[in-house]
Amino acid sequence: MVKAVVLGAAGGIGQPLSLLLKVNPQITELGLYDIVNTPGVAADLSHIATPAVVIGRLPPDDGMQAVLAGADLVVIPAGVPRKPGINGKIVMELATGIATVCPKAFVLVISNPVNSTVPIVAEVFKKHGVYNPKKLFGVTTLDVVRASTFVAEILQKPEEAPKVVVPVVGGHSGVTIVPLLSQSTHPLPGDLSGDAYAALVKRIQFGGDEVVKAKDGAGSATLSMAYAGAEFANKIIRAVKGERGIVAPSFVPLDADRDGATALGRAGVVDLEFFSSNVELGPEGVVKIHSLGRITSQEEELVKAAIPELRTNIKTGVDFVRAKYEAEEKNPRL
Ligand SMILES: NC(=O)C1=CN([C@@H]2O[C@H](COP(=O)(O)OP(=O)(O)OC[C@H]3O[C@@H](n4cnc5c(N)ncnc54)[C@H](O)[C@@H]3O)[C@@H](O)[C@H]2O)C=CC1
Ligand SMILES: O=C([O-])CC(=O)C(=O)O
Repeated sequence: MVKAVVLGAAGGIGQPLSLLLKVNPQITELGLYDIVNTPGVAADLSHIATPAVVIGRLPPDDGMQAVLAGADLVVIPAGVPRKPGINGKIVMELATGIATVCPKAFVLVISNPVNSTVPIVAEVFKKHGVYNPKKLFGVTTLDVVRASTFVAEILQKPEEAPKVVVPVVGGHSGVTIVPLLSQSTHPLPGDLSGDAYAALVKRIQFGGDEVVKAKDGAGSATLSMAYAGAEFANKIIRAVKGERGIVAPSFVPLDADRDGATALGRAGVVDLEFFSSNVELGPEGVVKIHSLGRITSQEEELVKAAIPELRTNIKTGVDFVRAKYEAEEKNPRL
């Protein structure tokens, strides 16, 4: 029995993600919450002949609480694309709901900026005394999916795309996205250096911009993100069901695995509370955070360039929540 919940289920990502979760045969209950349209989305999906029983609720009458009750896994794609300030408030509100109703659930954060929204969720959970760093994940899978696709494209082997695995570490925005192309399961041609290498790294780091530009005012990546989110959720579910050795990159709190954090520190990842690296998953969440392995000097430079921005992004998230709580303490009516 697995209950999955999508918060922001009526949106551009929320709807296709909910569809993919509905067709996942492991999921037996699917809860959909949004401030608009969830009853319709739920009614529509409920006609699909797969095991998951679907409910959809709106804010009045404790809609979020009803949806979250008994959740094993909560995915959060709520928010507005490319409006970080607004999303902080939304994510804080949703994290408060999770902390109150289903504090033991796995939480998968998609809402941007992931480098700040994951720390926001952590701070809310700490405030409620329910923080478990092993079950909190920032979803960076789209970067991994893009890296697989673009490498297969360069190799002129699109049919190999699903099998190409490239670890992508760091965070989920611009220069904080660090593809470790030297560890690709499908080596790149020897002549991919200089400008061609830089262009590939840049394409992975700024893949989101490519979609925003092509959509020409109609938002950012939704369908590829829904695919990526469903893939990552499925990995979590497989691990919960007891499958061993599942490893995937995710932006996680480094206190989920102190030894892993120490090893990352030796690899130059210092003074960060969160980082995306290959994470081994188990029934209780993070089993091990892998370090970076052997990387090239070019990749070392990319990691170095990512760290200051990550540090700033993480601090922005933490400060946002702390300032809100401080203001509330001073004026409880807020
Ligand atoms: N992690 C990643 O790789 C990616 C993250 N994103 C991010 O995902 C988020 C969602 O993107 P889209 O689906 O394209 O946006 P969208 O605007 O199409 O959908 C967002 C949904 O959130 C809902 N929402 C707003 N406030 C809410 C609240 N308080 N409670 C519940 N639901 C609420 C809206 O009603 C809407 O249905 C954005 O922050 C975007 O930047 C997008 C692509 C990739
Ligand atoms: O770029 C954006 O705004 C959405 C996003 O995170 C991505 O596509 O990777």
